[in-house]
Amino acid sequence: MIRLAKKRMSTWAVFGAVLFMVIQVVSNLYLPNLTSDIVNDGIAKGDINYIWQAGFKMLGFSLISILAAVCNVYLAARTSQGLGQKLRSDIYRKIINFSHDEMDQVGTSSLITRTTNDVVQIQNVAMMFLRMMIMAPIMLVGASFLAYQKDAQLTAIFLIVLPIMAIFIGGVMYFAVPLFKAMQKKTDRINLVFREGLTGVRVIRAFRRDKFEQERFDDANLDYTQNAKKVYSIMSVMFPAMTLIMSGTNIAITWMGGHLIANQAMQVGNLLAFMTYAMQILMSFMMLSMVFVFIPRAQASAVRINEVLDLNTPIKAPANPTKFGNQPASLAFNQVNFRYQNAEHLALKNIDFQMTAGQTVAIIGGTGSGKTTLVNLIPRFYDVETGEVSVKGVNVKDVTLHDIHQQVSFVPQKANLFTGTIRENMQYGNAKATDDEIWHALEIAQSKDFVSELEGGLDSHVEQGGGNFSGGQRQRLAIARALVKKAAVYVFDDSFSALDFKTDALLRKALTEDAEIQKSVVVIVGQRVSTVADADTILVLDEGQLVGKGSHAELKANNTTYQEIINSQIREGDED
Ligand SMILES: Nc1ncnc2c1ncn2[C@@H]1O[C@H](COP(=O)(O)OP(=O)(O)OP(=O)(O)O)[C@@H](O)[C@H]1O
Repeated sequence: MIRLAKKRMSTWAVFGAVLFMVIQVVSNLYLPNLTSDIVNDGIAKGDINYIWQAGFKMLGFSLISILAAVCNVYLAARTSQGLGQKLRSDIYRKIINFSHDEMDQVGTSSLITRTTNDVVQIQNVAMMFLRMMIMAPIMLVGASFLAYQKDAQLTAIFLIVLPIMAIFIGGVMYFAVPLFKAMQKKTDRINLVFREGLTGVRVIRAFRRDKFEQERFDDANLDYTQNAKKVYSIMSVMFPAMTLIMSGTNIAITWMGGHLIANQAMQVGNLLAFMTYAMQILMSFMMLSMVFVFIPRAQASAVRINEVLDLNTPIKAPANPTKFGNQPASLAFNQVNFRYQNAEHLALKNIDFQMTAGQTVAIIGGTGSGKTTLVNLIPRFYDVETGEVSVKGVNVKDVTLHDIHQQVSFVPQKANLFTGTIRENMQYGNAKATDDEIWHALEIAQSKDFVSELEGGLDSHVEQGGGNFSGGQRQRLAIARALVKKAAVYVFDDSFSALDFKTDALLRKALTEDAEIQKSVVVIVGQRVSTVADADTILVLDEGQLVGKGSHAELKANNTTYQEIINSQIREGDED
């Protein structure tokens, strides 16, 4: 936790918070002393002037204490909220640069919990630290010393009270701390089930799994609630028990103090001051124990946040990156082998092909044959195990991630649009794109008609994830967005699957006819033979292996896997 806070908390603000807290505590410690003086030297001797003087002094110190408390709370709140803000921003920056491997490793839901709930735990403890953790030790030491000064005999009471308190607090911590720690994992689980339920709501309804999903959520919710109930039940014993201990201590002090006063061994004012110091000692002890209950929970959160911040992405830019020059577009896979993290088998084996500007390469194969895996290697979403992927003749490992992403325009399987306008979405990869360029891309992507029919045109609103467009329209907008970004390699990962045959054909025709796109390499992943048939080279994948490479006519004539795909689609009436 210290590591997290170190660089993200302003030293000056922390110093200020500590200083004001010291002023507040010292003022609070001085007040009982003044009460004692008023009683001993003012009331007992009937000295009204002294009472006034001491009274004003008390007022002054009370004001100082209040002012110092306000300043301390202000600085503590500012610093702890600032810490939260910086942590959220650092985690987000880290996550945004994660490779797909790290994303898979931690999981989206857990990343959200870590950025929100875990950060709040750290923030709360930082606030607690700047208030209670500074106040409690100073008050404990100061009040003990002053109480001892007022009456050494009476301090013996603490020899009995403090061990009782320590045993009690220790017991509470023993049971509560593990439960507090477990709460973060249980929050993760709720978020995971909730997120899956929300994103998959249509599937859930279509399969009439509402009840099952509701039960799954209820289980996660109940598990969290039971844990929370347990921990707060334990904590609920704390306050009454502490009040009991404090009241008992007060009775014991009054009883013993009464005897001392009767024997003229103690002054009344000193007893009053002693009682206040006793309460301050017990309060600070309680505060410290509260801090020790909350620290382990925050520590668990800190570990989870550090896990994210320390994740070392294996996909790193080289120390001396090469720059892409003006060389013509090309794409080459040279004896590429690839394996997912911790996977037993290779997902891609010995993939080898070369494409030059103006050429289209299509990849076809059964589900799970490795098509998406292959195209994910082009923008370096994952690194190859052996072999080499190169764009424009440069190994993708030899350039910065920014540069390779600049050269590759990618349309993923699932079209993802962002909240905003169509224009904002289109300019996502090319902020300077003009309206003409956008309309041109929309025309190629067969989206011009439906966008121009919208009342707002390019300014029409896009809802979260593109929810106000049909699946096919979303796909086409995602394709247009990729085209607006000028690139050396365009990758369409099964992006035409949501389009009808006619639109699919028109779109591919427009792609091949566009002079700009003809300067690039186009990679099309497809399930339908009709989608891939026009490509210059078709790669046939089977269980990660390249089992066929050639034109439609060549493969149709002599590739068994390709023939099987054609036959299966003829049976479904799918081939053109
Ligand atoms: N993130 C991942 N971690 C581990 N294994 C994965 C991961 N993604 C895919 N795989 C595995 O790699 C293999 C190839 O998957 P890939 O998604 O590339 O297939 P695909 O040909 O694109 O399939 P589809 O046509 O169904 O999209 C599959 O066996 C799959 O289980």
